[in-house]
Amino acid sequence: MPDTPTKANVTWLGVIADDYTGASDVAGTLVSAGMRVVQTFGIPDASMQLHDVDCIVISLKTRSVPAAEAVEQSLAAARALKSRGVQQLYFKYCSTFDSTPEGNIGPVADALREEFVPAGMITVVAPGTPALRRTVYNGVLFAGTDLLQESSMRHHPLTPMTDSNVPRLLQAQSSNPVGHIGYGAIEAGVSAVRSELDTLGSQGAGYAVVDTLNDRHLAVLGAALLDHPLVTGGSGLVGGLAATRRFRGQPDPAHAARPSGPAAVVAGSCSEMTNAQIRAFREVYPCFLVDPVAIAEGRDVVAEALMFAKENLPGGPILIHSSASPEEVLKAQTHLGKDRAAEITEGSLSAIAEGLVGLGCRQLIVAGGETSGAVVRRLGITTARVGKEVTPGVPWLKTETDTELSILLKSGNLGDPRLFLHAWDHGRMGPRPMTGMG
Ligand SMILES: Nc1ncnc2c1ncn2[C@@H]1O[C@H](COP(=O)(O)OP(=O)(O)O)[C@@H](O)[C@H]1O
Ligand SMILES: O=C(O)[C@@H](O)C(=O)COP(=O)(O)O
Repeated sequence: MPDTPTKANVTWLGVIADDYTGASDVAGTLVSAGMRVVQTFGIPDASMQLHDVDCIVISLKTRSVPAAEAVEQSLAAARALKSRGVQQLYFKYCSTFDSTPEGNIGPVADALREEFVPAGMITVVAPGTPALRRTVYNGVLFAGTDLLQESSMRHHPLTPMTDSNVPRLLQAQSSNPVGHIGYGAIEAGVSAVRSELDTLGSQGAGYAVVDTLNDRHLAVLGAALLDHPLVTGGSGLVGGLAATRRFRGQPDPAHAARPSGPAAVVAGSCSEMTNAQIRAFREVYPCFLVDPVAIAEGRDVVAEALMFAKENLPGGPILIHSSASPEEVLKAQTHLGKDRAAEITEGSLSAIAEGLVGLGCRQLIVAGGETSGAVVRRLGITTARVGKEVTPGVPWLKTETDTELSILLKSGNLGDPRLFLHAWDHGRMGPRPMTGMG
């Protein structure tokens, strides 16, 4: 069967993800497509053994850093992946295109193109991820039924999204002309997509934003992009690319690894879904609020949170959060400045996470991309085997550390409101449910 290769020691895909939860999302999608995946946090050392994997996902924390830093780290990650022989590079950003007019999606994509894409070849831009209810129609990004600019993403603490037009958003960040391929060409199939890509490329475009309304569109795109050295997008198109590989082989033993033991959530995400998940959890289990303003005023909130944890961890899952409403976040940012508020919050939550592991926590959910970056770094985790998704984009990870720690990095808006109640001791699951931001 020529189109059904058996698993070989070839790592076909190398992903550079701009935040840690986004990396988990893409890694979970690949596992659901039957791939063996290793997720690294930061760039893996050349000496790090990464055998028997189909895909390597490198998690970076580059979504909100200055553009030059994001470029430098992303290039270093791409070089590390190429030196391990990966066949195709994928730059993963958020399905809601989280960025500012300065970047970082455009500058990073430009730099990757310059080094890894032959002159004249166009690069696809596909944030749409229908499994998460993010779709692109005529170049316009929707979150559920809302225009991106009218969704809760307009209140994001670091990258508020106030425009929904993807070509316009990207053009503000890149000097390469940005074109668009509508869903009509994608419905027409692989040859029509290839011909549109060639036409746009010959007209001088560097990028083609593609409409993506459903998984069928992603499968067509995946097949059309097999020989592209660089693809960019959300986790959706990764599923399309993986579908074209159709490996058959042994499931990754990490799938069978069940998280177990004392359980806690640490949340720094202020997204609408995370706030809803906290409200649902609070009705059943104890919660502790971390207030960045109180910390700045000198209160030892970390010690208080760990005292709370010591009393409550033996009784069931607990939750410690700085997550707050848009009004409360604005108040803290006005008082402390946006960067300082984030720095204080991320620093405290990561110290609390470290304390929780010290107290015996063995199943840890971290909510928020930036927050996950800070926590994983503080815990010194460098790699993890990716297990099954609890819900689309949200897999448990088995960390490769001395402590038997399972960690779940939850993107701000992913999951349903009861996720923090049902994610524990996650074992076998049925078919992928369709959930995400409304
Ligand atoms: N109460 C708060 N006030 C101000 N900023 C906060 C507060 N709580 C969290 N933050 C910051 O908001 C940002 C949320 O981003 P992130 O963790 O990526 O969440 P998401 O995945 O929802 O985008 C982080 O930098 C976090 O430190
Ligand atoms: O594409 C997505 O929606 C996610 O993979 C993602 O990147 C979310 O980022 P955060 O909301 O910052 O966790």
